[in-house]
Amino acid sequence: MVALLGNPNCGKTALFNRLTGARQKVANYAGVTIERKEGSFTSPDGRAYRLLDLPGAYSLSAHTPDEAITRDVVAGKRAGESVPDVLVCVVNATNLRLNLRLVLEIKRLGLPMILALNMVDVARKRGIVIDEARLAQELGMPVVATVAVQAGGERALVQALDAMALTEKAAPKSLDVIDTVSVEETQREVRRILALVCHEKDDRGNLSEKIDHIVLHPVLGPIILAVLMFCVFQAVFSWATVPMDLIKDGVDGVGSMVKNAMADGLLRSLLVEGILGGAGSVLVFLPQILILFFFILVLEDCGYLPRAAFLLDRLMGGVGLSGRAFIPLLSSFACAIPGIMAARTIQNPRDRLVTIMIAPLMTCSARLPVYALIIAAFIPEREVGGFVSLQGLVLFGLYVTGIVSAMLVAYFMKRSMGANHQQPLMLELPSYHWPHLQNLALGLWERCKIFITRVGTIILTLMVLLWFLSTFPGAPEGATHPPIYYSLAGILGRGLEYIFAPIGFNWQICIALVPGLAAREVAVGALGTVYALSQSGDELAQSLTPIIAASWTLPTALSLLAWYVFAPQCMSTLSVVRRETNSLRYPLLMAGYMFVLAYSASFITYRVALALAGG
Ligand SMILES: Nc1nc2c(ncn2[C@@H]2O[C@H](COP(=O)(O)OP(=O)(O)OP(=O)(O)O)[C@@H](O)[C@H]2O)c(=O)[nH]1
Ligand SMILES: [Mg+2]
Repeated sequence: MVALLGNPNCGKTALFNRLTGARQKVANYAGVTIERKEGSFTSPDGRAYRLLDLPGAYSLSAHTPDEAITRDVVAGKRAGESVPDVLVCVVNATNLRLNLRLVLEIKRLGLPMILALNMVDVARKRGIVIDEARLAQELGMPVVATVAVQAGGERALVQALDAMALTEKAAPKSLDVIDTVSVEETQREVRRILALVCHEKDDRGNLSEKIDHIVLHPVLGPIILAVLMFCVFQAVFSWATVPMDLIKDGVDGVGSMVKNAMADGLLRSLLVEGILGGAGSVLVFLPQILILFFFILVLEDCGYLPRAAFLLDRLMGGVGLSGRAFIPLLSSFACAIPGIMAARTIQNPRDRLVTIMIAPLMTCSARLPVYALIIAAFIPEREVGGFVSLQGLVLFGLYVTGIVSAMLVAYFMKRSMGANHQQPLMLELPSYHWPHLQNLALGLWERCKIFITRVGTIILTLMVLLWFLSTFPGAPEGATHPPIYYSLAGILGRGLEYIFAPIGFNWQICIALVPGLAAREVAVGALGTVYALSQSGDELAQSLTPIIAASWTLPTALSLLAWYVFAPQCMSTLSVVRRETNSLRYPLLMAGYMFVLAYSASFITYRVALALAGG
């Protein structure tokens, strides 16, 4: 077993992916990997290796839960797992001053080690010359240069591994040996070695620093951040129209073909109303999701995110959150689950807990189809001030509402937990680089697969189930409503209507809320099926947008939007909270506070909108 370890953001996962062909997440900020991941590869000599990718750590005296994983693995403290045979210490060749400290610390464990000088491509460009032979001599371990993002950039490392040809198994010294040497002493040793092996041309005109001068500017910085975010939401609507229409036409086309080819009957209804009307209406939102992820991936890869965290640190500090909460919260825009897991990089347990509790208020991508559907149906496709799309603006507003309420909730939670001194934010700012196109394409492809898999599995299954519940037992003699009204789902929906009528939801919406608990975007599919089945007789199947535009009032639509900003909807999030906090109390608390928020927000929205519409 070979383990990769090193400081955060030095390229361990990139190297792991290159060696094993895996596709673990790589991004240009510290704290991407938060769990151990295993893979394997075979060297050209035919030796087989098992490889471990670990979370980055600054030292082995772990401060955060993710660093603790790394410490426990190298110390052989993990249950049922032996100590790695070789440690590959990965360092960022452009920042040896910081990186070598961990190397010296790990060396004291006395395990076989190789030093991988990663990112030598960048180092070379910056005029940093490292004497590898001398470094190897000083450290007493093989030193190899690697470029994790280039094909063949791992070759030297594999040769070094083969050359070690391990036979005996070493036992690590206890972690106590690390504490016997002071940080100052280690730092002195690092400086001594650097003076011997590293020659740096004067590099004052560093491009990253120049960019940071503008991007981190106290006035310009926040403006740039706001404009950037705003543009993302504009793009989500304006770029997506053409591909969305294509998918819609495709789904509709298949629908009419099936309708024409089959006789009216249960099977046809299942195919057209259940599957195409349900799963098909969710599929339409693929382009918007991909556009959102395009921006997230680009920002992740170029190195802007830690800067944004830096800019927002003051703001987040104001509500008692640490700047470290930024990345977990930002990840929650994709999905709250990785966001909640990324909170492991937060040192202070209270900060971590509050971050976990508010993560689901960040607008996850599963809400996007719901928002987009309602916005498309009720917000006119108009431009404000000549170039800003009104629909994009409303979407932006919904995201902002989520963020602002998260900050308020954080503030009150922090207050209720009592005093807590604010810790200064210590974040490494990585160098900027252009996004790797291949990574970007792969990332989008992964997203595409995840979405389509969701549509094809959980959403499809639920739609078929919902279709059954909505079709049986069928309408009685002399029925005045469409059959779904009398079906099991209809009865359930009409029951729930008692609870939700005060906030403007009709029984069709109530039906859709139930499967929406499994995954939010299912609600869109459910509405698709429910309304397809609600249409009387031979009316042509229409797409969902015009149907809801005709059958809901504006107050109902707004109330549903408000509901979706806050509602505790997704069961998987709650179960991850349970796992990460190791208690039942917090998921219950989360579900409770979100339900109350959602109901109150919808109630106020509905009543205010009704009053305005009536007045
Ligand atoms: N130019 C260049 N970029 C690299 C190299 N290796 C990694 N990168 C980039 O460096 C960034 C960090 O890479 P990761 O593999 O995520 O780093 P990590 O060490 O796994 O980080 P954590 O999981 O946060 O500890 C990414 O943007 C990579 O594309 C390299 O050899 N050369
Ligand atoms: Mg990693």
